[in-house]
Amino acid sequence: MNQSKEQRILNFVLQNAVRGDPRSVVDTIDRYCSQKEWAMNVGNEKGLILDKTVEEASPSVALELGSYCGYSAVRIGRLLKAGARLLTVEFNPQFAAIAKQMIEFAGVQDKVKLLEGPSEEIIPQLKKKYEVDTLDFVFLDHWKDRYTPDTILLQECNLLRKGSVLLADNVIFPGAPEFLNYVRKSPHFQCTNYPSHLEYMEVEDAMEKAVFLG
Ligand SMILES: Nc1ncnc2c1ncn2[C@@H]1O[C@H](/C=C/CNC(=O)c2cc([N+](=O)[O-])cc(O)c2O)[C@@H](O)[C@H]1O
Ligand SMILES: [Mg+2]
Repeated sequence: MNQSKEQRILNFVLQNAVRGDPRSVVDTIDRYCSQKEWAMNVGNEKGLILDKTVEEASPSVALELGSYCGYSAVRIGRLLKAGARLLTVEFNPQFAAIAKQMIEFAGVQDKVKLLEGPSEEIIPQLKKKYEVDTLDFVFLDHWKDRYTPDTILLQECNLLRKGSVLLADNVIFPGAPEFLNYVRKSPHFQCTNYPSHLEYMEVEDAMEKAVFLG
């Protein structure tokens, strides 16, 4: 049975990146996906926006929705301060297995924990089962029609506090118009748009930061 694209990406990393070096894992995935096979990692251009937002937020507890191959989990994990943690959620078992191996190879497994299952089931479990009080940072990069319901669910579960930072990928391409409309119209969010480009392409895209105001 021939390999999946995601397995090919992981194999390329295992053979070409430096074990324990998150930066080399990120750069190696970008090299593969820009030269060999496109894949929906946030990429290096939007990755810089992600880096800056994470550094500014300096989260103790962060959540990622949609691990895929683990590119952004590694990218975020490498920036976390001592004692901080990232919970990354992925419901596709094949992708979850790839992402776990990517996280371990990068050496960020002490900071990054992959939770396998749908976000709509895991978010309500975060407080009791995963001992989360509130989330300091949330990266939304899963199915685009889940951004709004999951943002509402995070509020309903009292997982956001004054100053919690949400960062959403792909608000232009493939687009998350309902989410943009929701957060920009809501009195509970202060929004900032960061124009950029689709990973590995010259297509317009953007990220949206939405800071919860309480
Ligand atoms: N409710 C849920 N709970 C847990 N995991 C979930 C989930 N919904 C989706 N996922 C997972 O999140 C990833 C989906 C990403 C969708 N991105 C995309 O569709 C996407 C597409 C393009 N593109 O087409 O150019 C570019 C991009 O940067 C993109 O992120 C997949 O790994 C999927 O299994
Ligand atoms: Mg994306």
